[in-house]
Amino acid sequence: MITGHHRETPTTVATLDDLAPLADYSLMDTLNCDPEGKADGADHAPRQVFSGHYVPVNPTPIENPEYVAHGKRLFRELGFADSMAQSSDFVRMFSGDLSRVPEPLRNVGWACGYALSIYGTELYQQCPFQTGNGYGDGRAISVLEAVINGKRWEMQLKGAGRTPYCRGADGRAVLRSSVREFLAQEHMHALGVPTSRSLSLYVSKTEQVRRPWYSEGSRSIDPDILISEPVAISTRVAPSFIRVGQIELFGRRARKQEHPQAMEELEEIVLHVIDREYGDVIDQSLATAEKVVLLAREFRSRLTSLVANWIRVGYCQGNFNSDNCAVGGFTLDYGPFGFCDVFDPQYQPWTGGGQHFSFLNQPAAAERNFHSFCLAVRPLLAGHPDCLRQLEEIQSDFPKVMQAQMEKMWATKLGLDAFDAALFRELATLMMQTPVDYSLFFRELSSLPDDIEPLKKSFYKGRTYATDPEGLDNRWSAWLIHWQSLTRAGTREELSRQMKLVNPKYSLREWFVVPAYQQAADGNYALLRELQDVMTQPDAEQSEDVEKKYYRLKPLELFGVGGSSHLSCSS
Ligand SMILES: Nc1ncnc2c1ncn2[C@@H]1O[C@H](COP(=O)(O)OP(=O)(O)OP(=O)(O)O)[C@@H](O)[C@H]1O
Ligand SMILES: [Mg+2]
Repeated sequence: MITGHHRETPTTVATLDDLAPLADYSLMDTLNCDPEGKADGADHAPRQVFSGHYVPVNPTPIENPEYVAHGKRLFRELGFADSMAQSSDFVRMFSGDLSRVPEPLRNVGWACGYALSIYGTELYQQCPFQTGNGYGDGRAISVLEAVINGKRWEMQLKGAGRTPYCRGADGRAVLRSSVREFLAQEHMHALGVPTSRSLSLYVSKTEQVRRPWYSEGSRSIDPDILISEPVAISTRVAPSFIRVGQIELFGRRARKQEHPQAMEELEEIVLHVIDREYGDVIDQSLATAEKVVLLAREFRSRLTSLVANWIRVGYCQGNFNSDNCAVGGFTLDYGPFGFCDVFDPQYQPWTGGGQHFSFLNQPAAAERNFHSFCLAVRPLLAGHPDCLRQLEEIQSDFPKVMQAQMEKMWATKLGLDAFDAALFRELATLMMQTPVDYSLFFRELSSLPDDIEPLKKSFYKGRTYATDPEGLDNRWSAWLIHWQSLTRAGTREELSRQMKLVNPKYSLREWFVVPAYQQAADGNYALLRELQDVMTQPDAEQSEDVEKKYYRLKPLELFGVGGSSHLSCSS
């Protein structure tokens, strides 16, 4: 039976005409449009948006688009034919030209405003009007929602041109940053970490923009040159793109009673995100205040699990502001992110990020974002002291829940039944002092070595190691014996298999990605495709050739190189 929104997907969606009937623009149809928004979406200059949940905006297509890549797994999951990614009408739509899409697809998309808190501090300075009314999707424009096999997906172009929130910038994304986000999203998904997904990536053969960047081999902290780079549009998909910052925008307006509908708009956006992201766990018939409490509890659970997973796979988000924190509890915005090589609790690839977004401080950064979230939804609990008290408890227990998730994660990574603080402390100390390559170390450990020889594959034998190799080796041997005495009972094969599932063999290190986007800028996509292939099966052993190229220490000469070991904000 095919009814309304839950019509069945044809086995294969091969054309835009097949996709069109699956469209269901629930956000545009149920939330509030900015009353000053233009129906034709020709709204591309910075301006203040005082109310409403979204602004209609039509994307600005890139000139002469060329196919670069599509998310093959996602295509399969959606029942999309691979050939569609290179068909002219699909390319046209997902490179930003909505003018000729078949009905009921619409030829305007939408952009949303959001607020910004950095590490829990509410900010307005980043808005060109200093009011917060001009900050939001500056270059991200959603173009479609579709219900496919009973699941709702929002499809959002990134780099699709200026919106009212562009803050005077060009609304474009360069190929470099688009390749990075495209590869990282599908890699994270394959690592079992919740994330927005990659649908497609198109580059312009003729249009370029200038961006500050690093000269070849530069060791400068900040970019030292301006380079011209091809522009690109990538499309990402998720059940929604609602960020903590978005709830905050409406929370701030409600708190300050900025306009008569402020409280209503806050409630509407919160109910919307519940429906999109938590529909299966929050009972639709409850009152709003009760729903808010459940939302906070569920979000806390997803967010703490997400951050523990980031640390499991060696990922640092880099810029974990409230506007880069999805309420659905998945990874969003692969800007100045990085997968670490050396284990370093303070690893932070983004030069502008400071220590608060560094690798092992991500639990604390998540807590700040969670506080911003709780503050934003509070106005909905006025008059419900019991719910308010529950919210406060959920908020104050965040560190406890986070800590439990971290301990569980470390225990699984180490093949233990329970976290052992002393064992972990000594390991962390050794990993820092040696130092070791994070993913190589845990992968080698997953083979359950009898002595430390195999683990030494992960050692960066620099000056520190050289000063006292024997002393360090002895401490490693003692640690290994201690570890062996604590590992989970059962067969060795089973333990090793379980550990390998959480300790991936391959991770998307920046020095793999750099040559891939450099070659892509010259129209050669071979390396990008190879990385896409290798990094979407990160747990698998793969071929000897792949192992030789991608399972190894970072060459010492690449440490400290700008644009690879560290980067400035990277649009
Ligand atoms: N080239 C650009 N033109 C217009 N706005 C931009 C541009 N680059 C960034 N912005 C806006 O600046 C803000 C901060 O940028 P940030 O790097 O967090 O986001 P982003 O990478 O553009 O997007 P997202 O969070 O959607 O993945 C965002 O609101 C973003 O839309
Ligand atoms: Mg962002």
